[in-house]
Amino acid sequence: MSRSVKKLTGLVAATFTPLTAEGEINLSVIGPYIDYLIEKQNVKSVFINGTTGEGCSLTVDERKQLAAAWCQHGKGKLEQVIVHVGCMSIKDSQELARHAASIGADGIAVISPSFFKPINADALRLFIKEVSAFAPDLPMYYYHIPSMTGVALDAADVLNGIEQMIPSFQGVKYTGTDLRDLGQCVCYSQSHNWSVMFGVDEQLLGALVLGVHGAVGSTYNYLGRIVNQMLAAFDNGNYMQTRALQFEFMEVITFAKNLGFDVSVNKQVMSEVSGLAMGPPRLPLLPCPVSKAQAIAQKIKDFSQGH
Ligand SMILES: CC(=O)N[C@H](C=O)[C@@H](O)[C@H](O)[C@H](O)CO
Ligand SMILES: CC(=O)C(=O)O
Repeated sequence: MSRSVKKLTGLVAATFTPLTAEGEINLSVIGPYIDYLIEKQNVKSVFINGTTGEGCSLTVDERKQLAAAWCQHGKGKLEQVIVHVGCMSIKDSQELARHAASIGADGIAVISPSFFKPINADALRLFIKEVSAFAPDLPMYYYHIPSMTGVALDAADVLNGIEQMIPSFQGVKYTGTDLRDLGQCVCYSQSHNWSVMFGVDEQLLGALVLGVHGAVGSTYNYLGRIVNQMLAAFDNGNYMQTRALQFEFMEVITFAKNLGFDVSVNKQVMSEVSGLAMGPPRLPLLPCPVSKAQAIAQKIKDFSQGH
């Protein structure tokens, strides 16, 4: 890689994709969205067009427009804009990788294709290599999310030896609950100075103990300020306070899960808490009843007010 890498650490918001009532991408929200994250949540990096951003439901052209808008509005404000480029067709992912490099993104990430799945870690490593070849100067992160892709290969197996194939490889976003596999990813990453970013927000404390470098998640859009307090307490060795905050956070997520908590509900919750108009989700996700989102948003506001 030709330039020095800014290590990805701390909290990263996995952003929602604002849509108009008619279901078109709404780029006018992105500027205010960035200001909200920085000013209200103390979150300075974003992961765009991922799960929360309904990336796989967007066209390649929409994804390019969104990535360009995030980079343009984030310039001089955001620390890092990581663009998720995962698609079913490797050609589309390559095009998005090349585009991300051309607009000054700070890194790219890719999930495994999930219709035709890689049969083993070798196949997945080869796929990641052929995508990063179109943006050789951009840090590449493997996005491990077996609950969505159905690809349950150990992430640690995917990492093993990948530095020899992909000089720009920089780490993993780990959205899974296998702490053995996660720990092995952290252990392997140490000697390469990679970042392991955790993606199950309500279980972050378990991952912090194993040494992850940060977290990428949907809830940091509206609970980033409090989770930043939790990270500070952890860094100060105040485990009682860290645990107390994690327990309160868990209670909010449990409440949401009991009502049914998916990207559609989450998106409406973001609109309610932030006041920004995220708009509806895209089919096959169905719009969430406002009363449900309001009940969850109220819990979040109560939690926020307490801290
Ligand atoms: C499956 C999924 O979308 N996971 C997200 C990140 O990867 C998380 O941020 C969750 O939305 C969050 O942990 C709430 O369950
Ligand atoms: C949650 C997450 O990391 C994503 O939206 O991709």
